[in-house]
Amino acid sequence: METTAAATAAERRRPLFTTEELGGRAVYRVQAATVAAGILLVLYYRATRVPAAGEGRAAWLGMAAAELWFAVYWVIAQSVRWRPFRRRTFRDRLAERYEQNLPGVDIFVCTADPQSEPPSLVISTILSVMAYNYPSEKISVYLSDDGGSILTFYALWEASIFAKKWLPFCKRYNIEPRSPAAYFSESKVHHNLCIPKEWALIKNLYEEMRERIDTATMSGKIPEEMKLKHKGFDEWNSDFTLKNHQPIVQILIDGKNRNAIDDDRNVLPTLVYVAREKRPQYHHNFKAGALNALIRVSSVISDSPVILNVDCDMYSNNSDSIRDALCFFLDEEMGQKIGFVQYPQIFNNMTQNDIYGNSFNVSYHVEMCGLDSVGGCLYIGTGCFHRREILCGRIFSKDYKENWNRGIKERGKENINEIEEKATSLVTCTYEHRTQWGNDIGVKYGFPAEDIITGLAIHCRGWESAFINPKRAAFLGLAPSTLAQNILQHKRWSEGNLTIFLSKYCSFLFGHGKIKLQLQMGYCICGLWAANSLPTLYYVTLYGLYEALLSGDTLKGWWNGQRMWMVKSITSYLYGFIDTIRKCVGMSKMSFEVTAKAILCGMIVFINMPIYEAMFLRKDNGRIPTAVTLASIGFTTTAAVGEGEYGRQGGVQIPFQAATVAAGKLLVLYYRATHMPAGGEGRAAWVGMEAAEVMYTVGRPVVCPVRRRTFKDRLAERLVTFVRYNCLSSNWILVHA
Ligand SMILES: O=c1ccn([C@@H]2O[C@H](COP(=O)(O)OP(=O)(O)O[C@H]3O[C@H](CO)[C@@H](O)[C@H](O)[C@H]3O)[C@@H](O)[C@H]2O)c(=O)[nH]1
Ligand SMILES: [Mn+2]
Repeated sequence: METTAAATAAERRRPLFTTEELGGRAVYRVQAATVAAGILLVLYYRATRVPAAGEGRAAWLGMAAAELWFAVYWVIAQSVRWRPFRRRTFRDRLAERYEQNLPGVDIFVCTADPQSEPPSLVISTILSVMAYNYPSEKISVYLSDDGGSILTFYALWEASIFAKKWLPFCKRYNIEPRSPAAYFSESKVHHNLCIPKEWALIKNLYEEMRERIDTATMSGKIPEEMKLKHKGFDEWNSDFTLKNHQPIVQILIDGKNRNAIDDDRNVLPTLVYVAREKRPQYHHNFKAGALNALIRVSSVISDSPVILNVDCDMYSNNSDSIRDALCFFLDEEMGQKIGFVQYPQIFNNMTQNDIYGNSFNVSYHVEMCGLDSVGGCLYIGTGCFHRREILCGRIFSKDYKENWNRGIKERGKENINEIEEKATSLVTCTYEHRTQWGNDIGVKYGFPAEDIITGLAIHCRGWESAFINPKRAAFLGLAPSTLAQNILQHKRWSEGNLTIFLSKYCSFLFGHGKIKLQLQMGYCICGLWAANSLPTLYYVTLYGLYEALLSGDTLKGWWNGQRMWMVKSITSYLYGFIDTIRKCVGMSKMSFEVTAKAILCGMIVFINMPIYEAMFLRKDNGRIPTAVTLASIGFTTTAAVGEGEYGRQGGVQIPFQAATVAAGKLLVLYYRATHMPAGGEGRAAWVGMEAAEVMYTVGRPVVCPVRRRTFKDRLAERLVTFVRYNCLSSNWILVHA
């Protein structure tokens, strides 16, 4: 008897997760030491050789300042690189000890616009999180619709019906991923596991549903007869607009109702649609406002102690993620301190080599693991499990005991309509007035990066966080698919993080005495992204420019040199390098290749491949509009011709060329005239572009005979420069439009 008790106690002590240090640290530290020595030498050099006034001292000091900045930033970045952690969980132990007492989990999904976030995509995410490998009666899914769209509501209603088939199917065959869209797009792999007939049946049902939803989305309205099928549709009366509507809470599946069962007679998860009230005179605080609304709505419906939040494009790719996260919270020894568990944000729509640099591999493999080792990884807005209590402002205390049974109870006398009514009253525009919501309670308002600041506040209240990056990605989502969107996203992030850094929430001030110095530094890695731009710009511009001017170059000559330097680096120098090595190892004999010919143009064309792809091959959103492509070609030809040798001599343009140029010019002007942005959204720049183009159009003489010589290499070179210029400017306009 006693031995069994002792064995159970020992069993209890076996942790639910482990923490391992990442390997290779010794090598890293040696390397870091050499970098540090290098940095010190550079700074020493700057300090001891300041030139006399009038001989470039100002530029020198500027360089020194930029280098000092880089040095400081490098030190900051070391805070997370010294001892990164990796976490592993033991779901089997969790099941052994807690299977009968697992806590409830509320899952929040946010959507904001049925056009850019199509309802069929949103419900695939919803279905994937409803189908977690977890007791359904303990899952409640809430969709916040900031688009206040009947289309999204309709899609969710469809999903609530399809779930009755989809959930049993997922569980019977233990399929992954459980987003129907993702699953059926990989279907060939899984087909054989299931009874083919059943598989085909589910696939058809899914495709029909998707078709109905997409048709409704396309036409912007739903079939009249649908509206009779649920009382929720009545909310959308004729006064209803996106920015001006009453609050809506509709419980589509009430998991506590015994009749809410799937086709295998198992309980279904609760499913709730929420559109908080919107009025033009009240600020809605974007996603932060949506999440806070959901925290309150869920508190009267399911009130689970754990909350997962995901963006609507981030479907669950791993049905065990809830269990992995709970291994942290429920660990008897270490779980007490952990306030949230963050999964990485991984994208599944990246081009093969990720031309926009969207992946955060380094952030996830190094920085987040490093932050984890110094007190807590960041909260990054999606794929994160929180304790409800920490979102509601609780300060960590050793004596606090979480009530994991919270919310798991039979409902009292209240009927579902009363609950909906109560929940609705919590998401009005004025509910938060004169309260701490958005401040000490809930997700914080007033910052474009609401996630980072909220995470920081949680850390400063004494909680730690854990970062987990399982082999099978927990969530997969969509990265920006065009350069313009990518730039816009990074602008919001870098702006959001710098705003935090410059506010009273700067991690050094706000975190002082509350979190470790390394964590304070860790928060600055992203906090200073935006600020890095200035020294970088100064450095790259001035360094070379200063040297070039001193050596007698002209400004334009320096500019050309810059371009050539880049080209040479990856052509001549690379080949030179390879050949030298080949000679060293005896693979080739010395030779003298004659210069000139065409290597260069080909290379320029080659390195700009993504631009040509965007112009001629791509079919997705990243495609450069045909009008812009044609305009660029026309534009470039004009310039090449205009500036070419015969331009100076007054050459004759052959009719064909003249015609293409004219067509190009007309297209440019047409495009400019018809796509004029609104005032304040980049119109001035647009008009400037237009003026320049008009000048190109009218300012070129189309006259005179004499000899004609062309420079095809210049044409190609300018083509590239101008195409690039046009891409940049059109993107600039898109970003500001
Ligand atoms: O008024 C709004 C605006 C956005 N969203 C939702 O917020 C999520 C993120 O918006 P998105 O436009 O996809 O921005 P991303 O840059 O992809 O978002 C990243 O960065 C945000 C902070 O800037 C985090 O909140 C996100 O979780 C993180 O994925 C989406 O589900 C939106 O539907 C709302 O619910 N209401
Ligand atoms: Mn997104």
